[in-house]
Amino acid sequence: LACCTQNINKAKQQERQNPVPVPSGVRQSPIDISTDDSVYDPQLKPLKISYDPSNCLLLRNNGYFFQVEFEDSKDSSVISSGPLKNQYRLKQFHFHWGSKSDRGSEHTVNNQVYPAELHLVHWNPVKCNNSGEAILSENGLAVVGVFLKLGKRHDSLQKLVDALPAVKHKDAAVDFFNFDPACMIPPCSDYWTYPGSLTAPPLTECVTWVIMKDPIEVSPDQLAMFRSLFYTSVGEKQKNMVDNYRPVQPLMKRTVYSTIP
Ligand SMILES: O=C1NC(=O)[C@@H](c2ccccc2)S1
Ligand SMILES: [Zn+2]
Repeated sequence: LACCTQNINKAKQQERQNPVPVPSGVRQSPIDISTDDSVYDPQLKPLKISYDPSNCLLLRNNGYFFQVEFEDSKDSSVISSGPLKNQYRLKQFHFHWGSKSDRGSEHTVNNQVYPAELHLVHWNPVKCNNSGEAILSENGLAVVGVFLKLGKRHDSLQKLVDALPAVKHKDAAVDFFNFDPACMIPPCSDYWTYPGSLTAPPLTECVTWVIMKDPIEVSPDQLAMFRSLFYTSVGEKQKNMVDNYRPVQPLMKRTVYSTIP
């Protein structure tokens, strides 16, 4: 009971600090990015990305997707510039993918779907004390999205793929060290950006999205390993972890800005 009271007090305190942008539905994610309707903003600079592989800690199956978690007590793995007013710290990255390669990404481009999408989730330490607060705070999070397409094997991703069998079931977690997520950022710095939300519960409208224009390539075998994971815990009836993407949501009154003239 004590912890529950404590949590209620904490939530109240948080509410006072940051009005919770409950999913009012005006800025939900993901969206279809219509390139013709996006607005070129010549003031938009390339995103500055600086990750320290030694911050990489753990690979976990959380029952929705698998995620790689980072040490985020210092400003050592950060992004800045681009559409961001502050520096944001990397907390975790994860993927969304389909049961077949004709689905899987959350965002689409001119209604084109990719077989998977990487999300690098960062939080704003200037406005928030931790990532938990950030999901309750306006622009508390900055998520970088990278599309995955089928093609040649992604050599540096293989280290992650090789670790997946150790986290087949929900709540499994293993040490995962010295991985540099910058290896999954495409060489072309062009992106689209728009104000949106988490794409999984609590769906709060706290995210500045930065979607890289170019996809990265992974091999069919690498993607097949994603699909070998389970939503379910050990001992439960096994359910393959596939199609863990949210459908696109209405753009409403939002504008998607782009670095592409
Ligand atoms: O980038 C995102 N992908 C998701 O599934 C959303 C989410 C929701 C809660 C925690 C972490 C991520 S936000
Ligand atoms: Zn995601």
